[in-house]
Formats: sequence, structure tokens, C-alpha cells
Amino acid sequence: MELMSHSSTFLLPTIPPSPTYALVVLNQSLPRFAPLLWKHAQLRLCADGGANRVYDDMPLLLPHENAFDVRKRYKPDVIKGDMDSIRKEVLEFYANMGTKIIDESDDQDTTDLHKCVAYICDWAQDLDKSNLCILVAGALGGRFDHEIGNINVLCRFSTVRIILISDDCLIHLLPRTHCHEIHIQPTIEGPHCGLIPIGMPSGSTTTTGLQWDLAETEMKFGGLISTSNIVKGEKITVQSDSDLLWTINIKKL
Ligand SMILES: Nc1ncnc2c1ncn2[C@@H]1O[C@H](COP(=O)(O)OP(=O)(O)OP(=O)(O)O)[C@@H](O)[C@H]1O
Ligand SMILES: Cc1ncc(C[n+]2csc(CCO)c2C)c(N)n1
Repeated sequence: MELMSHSSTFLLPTIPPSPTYALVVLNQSLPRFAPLLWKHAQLRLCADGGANRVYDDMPLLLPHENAFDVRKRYKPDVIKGDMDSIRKEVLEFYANMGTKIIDESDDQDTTDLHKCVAYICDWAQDLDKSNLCILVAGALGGRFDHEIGNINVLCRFSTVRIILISDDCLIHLLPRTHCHEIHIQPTIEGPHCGLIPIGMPSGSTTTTGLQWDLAETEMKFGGLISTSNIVKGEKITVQSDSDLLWTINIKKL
């Protein structure tokens, strides 16, 4: 089985040139490291009301700079969604600066995050998918229906690397098609972590590097799932017969 490596280098000030990052900003308070994610990304999208957050919150995260200058510098490439949450003045501001606006108000069956991920997949058509990583800022905290909708996007695009990020933690999907090596950045993440079966029970999951490792263990909702686990070293391995969510806390400053 092929090996898939994971590393949260996007939270470090300087990063290796690969993978190619795309950033999606959702309609939630911006995580404190949003400017860093923005810098690392080669394509920046706002999901509908996410544009209000860039407009309102980026200047707050950079209080020593002039708000107008910050707004001009943090210009999204694309704003996409059903456009029922973005404020008119924000839409006009970015449209005048050349941001591409994609109104998909006709589609009321997929979320704005789904619409943005579909756009990025088209944009990256000629890229090797294993070299693309989509960072989603503001995916957690707040409305539970939105949080679950965001997790469902991980499942609907299970062959694409997508990482949901909040101020407190990150979540990604470990597809059952691969065995996984997770390289921990000890200065920025851990030690609390979880491995959660999603969509269906896992008949057998095996891990190394955790305080409570699994050894061909069954996991299911209503039975055992691995929450409040702890990373012991800098490398975790995971193999499972079903897709799992991996989550780890992000350290406070
Ligand atoms: N409280 C939240 N928690 C997590 N994600 C959120 C939250 N609010 C919004 N989002 C994410 O940001 C995206 C854009 O948000 P926006 O408020 O524009 O959506 P929306 O479609 O207008 O939502 P709704 O009509 O259900 O209020 C959503 O698709 C969702 O992925
Ligand atoms: C069964 C079912 N439940 C909810 C919605 C509503 N909905 C889901 S995604 C979306 C767009 C949000 O920007 C909306 C309104 C639906 N269509 N079908």
C-alpha cells in the first residue's frame, strides 16, 4: 500500500516549496495565523461571507498597519458562493480591485466551501493532485451544522488533501487507500489528538507513536473512537480499513 506523508509545515514561518497550497477563508473569525496561511498560498479564495472576514479581520490581526493598506494587500483571487452573506460594500471593494466573483446562487444543494474546493480542483487540473493541499481557515467553532458540512467536504473530496483549521486545532482525512505517516511539528501542534472513523465503522486500525496505540482495533460511533489521545513522538503511523479523521490541537502562543 502506498505511503502518504502529512506535515503541518504551513504553520511555520518559512516552508519548503512543495506542496502547492490554496487557501479558502470561511465566514468565521480568522485564525490568528491567517496572514501566514495567506503568504504560503498560491491561490486565495473566500467562500461568500468569508470575504467579510478578510475585509474586517485582517486589519485587526495587523493592528500596526494602516487598515486600507492591509485590505489592498490581502486581495482574494476569487470570491465564490451563493452570495447571500457577503456585504455589498465588500463585494464592490474587491470587484473593483480585480477579484474574480463567481455567483452560484442557483445551487442551494452544496455549501460555499464545496463550491470553492470544486473551483480549486479545476484550477489545479494539470497539477499532480498529491502536490496540492487546500487549507481551510475558520472551519470550526460556531455553528455545528456548518462544522459537519465542512467535515463532509473532506469526505466528498476524499482524494484531495484538505485541512480544516481553526485557532485551536486542525483536521484532515486519512483515506483508507494509503498508509499514513504524520510528522508532528512539536513547537506548534500537539500533544492532544484524535482518530475518528467517518462514514462507517473501522473494522481494523493500527497506529504507532500514540500514548494509546490501536492494534487492529475496531472503532465505531457507539463503541470505541480514539479521542483525548496523546502523541508521544514526532512520527505517527496509521493504517486502517476505513477513512479516518485525524485531529490534533494547535498550541497557544
Ligand atoms: N459558524 C461556522 N462554523 C464553521 N463554518 C462556517 C460557519 N459559518 C460559515 N461557515 C463556512 O463558511 C462558508 C460561507 O459562510 P456563509 O455564512 O457565507 O454561508 P451561507 O451559505 O450563507 O450559510 P447559511 O445560509 O447556512 O447561514 C460556509 O459554507 C461554511 O463552510
Ligand atoms: C436536504 C437538504 N438540506 C438542506 C439544504 C440547504 N442547503 C444545503 S447547502 C445550501 C447552500 C448554502 O450556501 C443550502 C441552502 C438542501 N439543499 N437540501
